[in-house]
Amino acid sequence: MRPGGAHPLRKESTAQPHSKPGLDARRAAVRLLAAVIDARTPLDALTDNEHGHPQFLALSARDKALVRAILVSALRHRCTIESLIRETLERPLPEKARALSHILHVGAAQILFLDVPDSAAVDLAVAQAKTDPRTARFSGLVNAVLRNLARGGGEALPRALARTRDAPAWFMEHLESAYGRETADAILAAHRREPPTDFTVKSDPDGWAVRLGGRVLPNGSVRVDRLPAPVAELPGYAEGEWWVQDAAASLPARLLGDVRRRAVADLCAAPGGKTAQLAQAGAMVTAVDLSASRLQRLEVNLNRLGLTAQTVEADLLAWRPDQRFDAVLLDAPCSSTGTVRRHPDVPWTKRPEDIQRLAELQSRLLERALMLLRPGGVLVFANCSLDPAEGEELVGRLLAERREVVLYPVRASELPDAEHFITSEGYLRTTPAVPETAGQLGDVDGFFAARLRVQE
Ligand SMILES: C[S@@+](CC[C@H](N)C(=O)[O-])C[C@H]1O[C@@H](n2cnc3c(N)ncnc32)[C@H](O)[C@@H]1O
Repeated sequence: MRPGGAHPLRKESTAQPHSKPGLDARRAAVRLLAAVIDARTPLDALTDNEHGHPQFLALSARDKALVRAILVSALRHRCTIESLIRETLERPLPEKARALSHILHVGAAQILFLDVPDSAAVDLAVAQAKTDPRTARFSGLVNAVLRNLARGGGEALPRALARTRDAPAWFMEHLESAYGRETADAILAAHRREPPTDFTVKSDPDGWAVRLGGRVLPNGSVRVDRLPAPVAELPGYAEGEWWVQDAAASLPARLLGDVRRRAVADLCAAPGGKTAQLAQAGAMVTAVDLSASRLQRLEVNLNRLGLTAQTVEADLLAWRPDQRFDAVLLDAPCSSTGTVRRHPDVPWTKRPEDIQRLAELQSRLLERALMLLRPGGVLVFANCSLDPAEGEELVGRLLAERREVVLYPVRASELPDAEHFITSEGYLRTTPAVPETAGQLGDVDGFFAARLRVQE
């Protein structure tokens, strides 16, 4: 017996000495899918190149990319895949057959959405089922279900996509109650698509659009639909000419107006997309974040870009600086439901209780942030949530309770390139439901921003 009494067949965390080519990657994919679905662990944490899951870290770079691609597809289309698996079964799988369900989902994601030969996806899923005592007796079922999907996939898939909404029930309900059925459906449809990559460029957007093989968006960002190489290998990365930032994420910092030579506090700043924007616009930025490792990433990013900011590692709730600021940007920690296109695990790892908990934290952070404004200063509260509980409702409540805090509405003339994202109240509200068309900013992440002042 090994330490801990584990049977060798049950050992899941290391490469198997005689395993079939490709089997370790599928084992890792199943293990990580279980961690996301059953333990609600964020995919980014599991696939982090330094601190990720040991089974993921043991893989080659190529297999890591494959595992990520499998998981992104499996999560992005989780309900569609589930519906197709159910169609091929006489009875639904028992709720506790988790390992079996994850093997089927990983196999199905490859067959339906990836450029992996069907035979390899089926054989490796069957081999994995056979070597796991929890699933060994179901290896015939795995074979039958996946072969069935491989045979019928071409026709069955479009039908399943048309009848299925790819999100957990609570998430669909929140979207529908906030935006109505039509917009909720458009958001869910956007969540199924691979999003483009947007770059904020320091200068010469036209030139960078040519060099990066993209196009200039109405807000001046450069958009590339499919990256030809990893970001760090693209032209201009080493020279610090641009940073990756969704076009919607670049809008809140602009609401602070002309920040040249102004003292600006960027609160909850890491990894520093908005710090870079403010520093580039000439502000004297103090960037505050709770996380030492994330703040370190911010510093590395600013160094690469040749930009400077004073960095402070602190809990905003306890931070008592000597100075007050002309302007404050609070990009608060949130449910991140506006970034599901890039993080398809979010609806599966978050719960409605998390939205409430985060909204309460955001209210407390916002109260603190308001105290850091000098008289006459301006504060922008922003986050990448689609949920009004973290946006319109939270700010609405603050305005009702604190008469001296007033909304400083965003005007169309300030953001002519994003006028359609300004609400009648003067909030900024973006969603991925709006398509990109010539001259109209669209196909962006979900963001909320409100601009506030404190009256004397
Ligand atoms: C949405 S991210 C910020 C993204 C960043 N503004 C950007 O544009 O790159 C939220 C950040 O808030 C930080 N954070 C969470 N709670 C905090 C607190 N109590 N005080 C300071 N920072 C906090 C997290 O470490 C995280 O880096």
